[in-house]
Amino acid sequence: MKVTEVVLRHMKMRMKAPFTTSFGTFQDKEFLLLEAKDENGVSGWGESVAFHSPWYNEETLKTNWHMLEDFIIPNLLNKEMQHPDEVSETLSYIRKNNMAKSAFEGAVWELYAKQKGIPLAKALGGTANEIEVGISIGIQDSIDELLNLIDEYVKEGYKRIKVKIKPGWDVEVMREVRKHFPDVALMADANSAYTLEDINLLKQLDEFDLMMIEQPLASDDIIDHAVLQRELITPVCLDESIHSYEDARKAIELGSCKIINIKIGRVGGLTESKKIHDLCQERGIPVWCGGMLESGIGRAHNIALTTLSNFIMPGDTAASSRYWEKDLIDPEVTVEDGMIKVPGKPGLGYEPSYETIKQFTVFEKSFS
Ligand SMILES: O=C(O)CCC(=O)C1=CC=C[C@@H](O)[C@@H]1C(=O)O
Ligand SMILES: [Mg+2]
Repeated sequence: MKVTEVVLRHMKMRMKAPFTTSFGTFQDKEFLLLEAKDENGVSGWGESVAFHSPWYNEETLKTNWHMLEDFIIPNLLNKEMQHPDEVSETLSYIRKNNMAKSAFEGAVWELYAKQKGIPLAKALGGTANEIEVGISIGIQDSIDELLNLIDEYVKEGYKRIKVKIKPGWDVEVMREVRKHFPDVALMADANSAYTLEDINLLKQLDEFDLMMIEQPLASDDIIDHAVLQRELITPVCLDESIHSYEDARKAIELGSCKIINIKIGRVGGLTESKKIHDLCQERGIPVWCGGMLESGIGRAHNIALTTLSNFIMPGDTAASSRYWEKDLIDPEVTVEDGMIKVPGKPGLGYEPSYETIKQFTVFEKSFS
């Protein structure tokens, strides 16, 4: 397998509604799409989940473009590979920049699956033919607006509701949600908005029988999370703190979490995601697949990964229509009663819509 051409596209898509977290609000999603072509002209697709600004981690669309153009693509263009695992091996000399690496690696994984004539899910070792999914709801202007949104998504059948919290929008909000939805599978995502000084406030969340509290403390911490987990009944789930297999191993050793949210871009790609999945399976730590407001290309990668057997909790891979008037893939991702049917065709199983991709492309460059 050899990538003989890469087309890198800077994309800009308008989300249906603003998305607010403990960091702030945005409605335009700018990101990079990577198309990798082999010597037969077959394309594999990857998506960088780096945001336009470094609020989630240190990477941005521009740092990713620089890393891809100046290091990653030159290292891998025309390199003969037997397996996609060789991508992360080749790039191991590059520190961090996981989302940039993941964009290229994801495209190679799809090329590999297409060349084998199998779905990406099967190439990854996945077994599920359909996956359970939940939905993530940003911080709203009022509790009533939040309750209305939850009602809508529960009626659509989503298997789990994720509510963003931050100081001033936490205990009272979750109390109201639990009062109106006593039986819904419910979790909170704090995006590192708290410190150990908030431990008594966070312990109040134990009252609401949450599935988990996601990333309550600093985005580079596993020590304080271990202290917090010992004080909480509710499981802590780590997202931003886990960048690699080694981070996951240390967090599990320390008891920093009882659940891990695997995001392909955050950990550097599908190969590392599989390693983390397997480690968590050995250690009895459930995982689920987080979302980064992806287009259908990234969404399709998330679906394939979620077919692995330890993805036993609903993830954040909602339908394309959750965010996009028109997605970049055909068919779009649809959710029926909280379930997504895993495509059976080779590769991602969703075809890129070149016309729509062109419509949302701000700039593109070909490398060969
Ligand atoms: O992609 C989705 O639908 C979920 C997105 C989502 O919840 C998040 C994306 C990025 C940062 C956070 O706001 C949050 C998360 O941390 O999981
Ligand atoms: Mg999160």
